[in-house]
Amino acid sequence: MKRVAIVGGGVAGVTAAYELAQQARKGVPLQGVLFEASTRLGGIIETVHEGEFVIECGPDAWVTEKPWARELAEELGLADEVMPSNDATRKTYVLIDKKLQAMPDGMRMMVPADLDALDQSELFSAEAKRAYREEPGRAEELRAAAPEGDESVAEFVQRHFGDEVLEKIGAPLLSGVFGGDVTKLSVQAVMAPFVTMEREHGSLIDALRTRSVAASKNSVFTTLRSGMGTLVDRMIAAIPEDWIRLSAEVQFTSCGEEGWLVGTARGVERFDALMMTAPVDVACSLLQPIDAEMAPLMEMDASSAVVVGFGFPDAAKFSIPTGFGFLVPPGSDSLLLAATFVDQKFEHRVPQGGRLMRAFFGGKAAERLMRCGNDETAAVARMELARVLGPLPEPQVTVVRRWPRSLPLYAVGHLERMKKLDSRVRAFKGLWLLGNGYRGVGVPDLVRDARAAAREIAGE
Ligand SMILES: Cc1c2[nH]c(c1CCC(=O)O)Cc1[nH]c(c(CCC(=O)O)c1C)Cc1[nH]c(c(CCC(=O)O)c1C)Cc1[nH]c(c(C)c1CCC(=O)O)C2
Repeated sequence: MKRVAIVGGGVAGVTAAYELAQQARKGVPLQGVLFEASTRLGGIIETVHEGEFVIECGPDAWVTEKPWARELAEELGLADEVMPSNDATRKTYVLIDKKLQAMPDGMRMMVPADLDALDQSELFSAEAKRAYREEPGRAEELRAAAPEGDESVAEFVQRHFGDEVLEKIGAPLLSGVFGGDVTKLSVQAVMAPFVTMEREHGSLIDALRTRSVAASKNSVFTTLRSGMGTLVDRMIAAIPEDWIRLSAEVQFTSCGEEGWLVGTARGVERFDALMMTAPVDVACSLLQPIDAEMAPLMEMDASSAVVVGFGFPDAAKFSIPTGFGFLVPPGSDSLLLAATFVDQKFEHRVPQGGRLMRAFFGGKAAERLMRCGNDETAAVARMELARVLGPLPEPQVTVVRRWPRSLPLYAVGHLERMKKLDSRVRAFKGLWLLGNGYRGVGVPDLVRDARAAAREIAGE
């Protein structure tokens, strides 16, 4: 019987335990033990149901283009629950000069697939529009200028489209997906397809034009009708109960002749494999004594998020623009990072006639709010939303969540560092590093890697 320790009960850890349990059910002689420091599983996936309000405390969806979360949902019998975002009303706004300005239609991140739609846009000055129009003509120059190695997202976007595009949509889009500073984020790690386009075509706009035939009609986001929490709940239901240890903080791990040792306050256990899925900081300190060279490769910045959900019973009492929500560029006088108009993004999230909004704080604002109570945090969120949207009525439901250092920042050189980390990890038999610090930040990436690792362990 092969014994596998899974350290960390977030999305990656639960998925790994689920996949091992599936393999055991198929007859592979496996036993997993899932160690979770807190009192609940799921990590930052958490859905709160209050009356008919479905309030996501963490991710509200996955990116449709990545198939792995959907495949898992279907396998878990949730095919009927899989639900697209309402892309007929999809619009994302950016807060510029205290006003919400719509991002033009047909954008792939900061690259327009349709230059004519750009002309209608009030978001950009004539100068920025000119920079866009001129980019295809600079293809040769841009291809020649493409660096061999990695660079920051800021350098990359600036080279193609200039400062205004970087500031108005580059920076806010990246902070709405990767939570970080565009001058530090690695373009190779977070915008890989665009790096390839630059190498092949020079011009990103030209590259998109040749691909646009294949552009999918699918919605951008996919979720589950009853919330993302259902994905975790279904997996947990398929994991043997005696595999799960809650309130079981792992205090040390070590590796010796006879395998892996994992120590908690309740004692030390021996395992044949160790799936380390804890947050990067925790993983780093647990692995430091095992391999001093691994730890420095795992040192990375991470951003914290504070999420506040507000449910209102009567949407008619105030109006908001049509769309999914808005992003706030760095340097704005708003404390917000972003906000989602949940009832417009998804069906079935509110009682009839209700409205649901989520406010996000990141960076310094999140660090400060991390130390405030729920009431104060909610008051700040409501005030900041009101500064953008106009006066808001008293919410019927308020949910506050803090996710400290929840989103690791893939800095310039990330892929190179991960290659080195990978070769260190491979030097240890039965060790796996999983989670959002390494090979992707989205739920689908975590699901893909955790399942692949569990299958490999089972197949060995
Ligand atoms: C602030 C923030 C959000 N979401 C996120 C943050 C970062 C802060 C943090 O968690 O610490 C994180 C995020 N957002 C997204 C992912 C998944 C990325 C992936 O799977 O590759 C992740 C990890 C998808 C997304 N998130 C967003 C995009 C861009 C969508 C577009 O092109 O319009 C993507 C791919 C934009 C976004 N993102 C957010 C809002 C309110 C919006 C705009 C409106 C909305 O849709 O709700 C919230």
